[in-house]
Order: sequence, then structure tokens, then C-alpha cells
Amino acid sequence: SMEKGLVVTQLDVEAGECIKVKGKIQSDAKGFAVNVGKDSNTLMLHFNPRFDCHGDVNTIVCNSKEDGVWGEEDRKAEFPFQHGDKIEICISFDETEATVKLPEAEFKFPNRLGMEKIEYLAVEGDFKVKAIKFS
Ligand SMILES: C=CCO[C@@H]1O[C@H](CO)[C@@H](O[C@@H]2O[C@H](CO)[C@H](O)[C@H](OCc3cn(-c4n[nH]c(N)n4)nn3)[C@H]2O)[C@H](O)[C@H]1NC(C)=O
Repeated sequence: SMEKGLVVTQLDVEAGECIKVKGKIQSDAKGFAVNVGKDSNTLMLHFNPRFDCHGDVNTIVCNSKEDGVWGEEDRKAEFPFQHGDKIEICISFDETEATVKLPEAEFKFPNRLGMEKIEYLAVEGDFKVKAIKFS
């Protein structure tokens, strides 16, 4: 499984605010994930670009997690990532959906849990975090 990376708890990010994660995708990345929610068992969004893992190639898998149980996966059509890329991922949300903004793409995922604030951020896998910013 993906080794644990950055974990930030005790956040209070509200609707309309942005979480920016800047970092570098490793040159031999199999995959990485950015998780936001209440805690590790209660995720509004698991944003999981897969270069080659879990049987997926160049596919972004999004999901939610409620009480430790994964929801229905949502596979995106675009894959705007390459090995070694330096990227900034901007995550925001409102009562209906989470938005993931990248330089050349934007993805939506339903706010299935109706979460009103993000208290938890975790980055896993083959991604080296350079900076995080809350705005
Ligand atoms: C075809 C076989 C059955 O379906 C597969 O079932 C797998 C297991 O549930 C699915 O992979 C999980 O998909 C989840 C999102 O729905 C997550 O991506 C999960 O990985 C999360 C994860 C976290 N970590 C981790 N966190 N911290 C550490 N150390 N490791 N390791 N793995 C993956 O293991 C995988 O996406 C799914 N594939 C399909 C096509 O449905």
C-alpha cells in the first residue's frame, strides 16, 4: 500500500476556502493520493491518480469514505499528470461538491457526506510535498 506522507489535522477549512498542495510527482510514481475530510476514516474526497496500480493505468480514481468504508468509485476521463511533474493541486468544496483544480484540468466530486468543514488532510504515495497553503 502507499506509505504515509504528510498528515495535517485540527484544520478548520470551510466552504469556499482553498487547500493548495504543491509538490513533485516522483519520476517512477505508481500513484499518489490526496485525502481531505474529517479524519482518516471519514473522507469527503480521496483523490487518487494512478499511473500503474490496483490494476489501473493513467486513471484518476476518486472516492469517499464513511466510517472506514469506501464508497462508490468515480473514475475520471482525463489524466493530466506525468512522471516528475511539479504541480499545485487546489481543493475547495461547497455543500454539494468538492472541486479539484489543476493547471489544465478541473474535477468535481459530490460531497456525499454533506461535510461542512475539512479538518483533515493527508497525502500518500509517490508525491513529495513542497508546500501547503490555506486561503
Ligand atoms: C477489481 C477488484 C476489486 O475492485 C478494486 O478494489 C480495490 C480494493 O478496494 C480498489 O482499490 C482501493 O481503492 C480505494 C479507493 O476506492 C483506495 O484507492 C484504496 O487504496 C487506498 C490506500 C491507502 N493506503 C494507505 N494509506 N496509508 C498507507 N500506508 N497506505 N493504501 N491504499 C485502494 O486499495 C480498486 O480501485 C478496485 N478496482 C476497481 C476496478 O473497482
